[in-house]
Amino acid sequence: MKFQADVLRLCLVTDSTLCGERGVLAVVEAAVQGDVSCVQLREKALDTRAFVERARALKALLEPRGVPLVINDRVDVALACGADGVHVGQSDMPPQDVRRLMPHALVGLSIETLAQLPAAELAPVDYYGVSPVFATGTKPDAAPALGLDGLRAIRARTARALVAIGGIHAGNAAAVMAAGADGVAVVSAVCAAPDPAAAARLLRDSMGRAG
Ligand SMILES: Cc1ncc(COP(=O)(O)OP(=O)(O)O)c(N)n1
Ligand SMILES: Cc1nc(C(=O)O)sc1CCOP(=O)(O)O
Ligand SMILES: [Mg+2]
Repeated sequence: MKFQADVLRLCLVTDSTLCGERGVLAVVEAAVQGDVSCVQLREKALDTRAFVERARALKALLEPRGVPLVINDRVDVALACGADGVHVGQSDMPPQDVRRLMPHALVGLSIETLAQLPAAELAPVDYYGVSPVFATGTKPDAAPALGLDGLRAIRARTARALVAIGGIHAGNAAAVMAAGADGVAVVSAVCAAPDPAAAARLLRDSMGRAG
């Protein structure tokens, strides 16, 4: 993998509703000032053309700043905009196909239960999204929360990088890292914050520096 080890440390996953009138691009720009290490563009309602347009604009914003762009779910959109990676879940395109289509990309796969791990270990991915660690209102169809014990159990059974997601904020991010995560992914803690740059900075500081 050509990506730096700490690229997954603080991932912003976008939500255009929570970004509100400020818009996704402005919120992402502020979050990058607050030192997010990676951005995942997650669009569940846009049509394909609008998704590609937003992805291209985001790529143009992030590339000069050295921040990788990951596209949620859609390999076609990732290819069209020249994204650095793709994140897929258990019902999305199989990771083997993602890897074949994007051999050099950063590929993430969601893990919602310990039972999903054996098959995941055979998949050609770079990291697991451990999801959700805590209850979240941001994704209504999220699986039951794993808790820190669930995260620890997955940590004990894989050497792969783990990005924890779901209900994470500056008040619990350090505990998530202590439970074995290599990084955290957040939506509302940054997208819904009045000052996304300050919110991202607070998260970074609360997690401590990479060891
Ligand atoms: C880092 C990270 N982890 C998990 C997810 C969830 O992906 P998925 O299960 O495909 O659900 P949707 O995001 O598509 O609703 C994620 N996006 N990012
Ligand atoms: C995008 C996403 N995926 C999840 C999963 O469990 O798979 S939870 C989630 C949203 C997390 O939002 P917040 O940081 O606001 O809790
Ligand atoms: Mg998905």
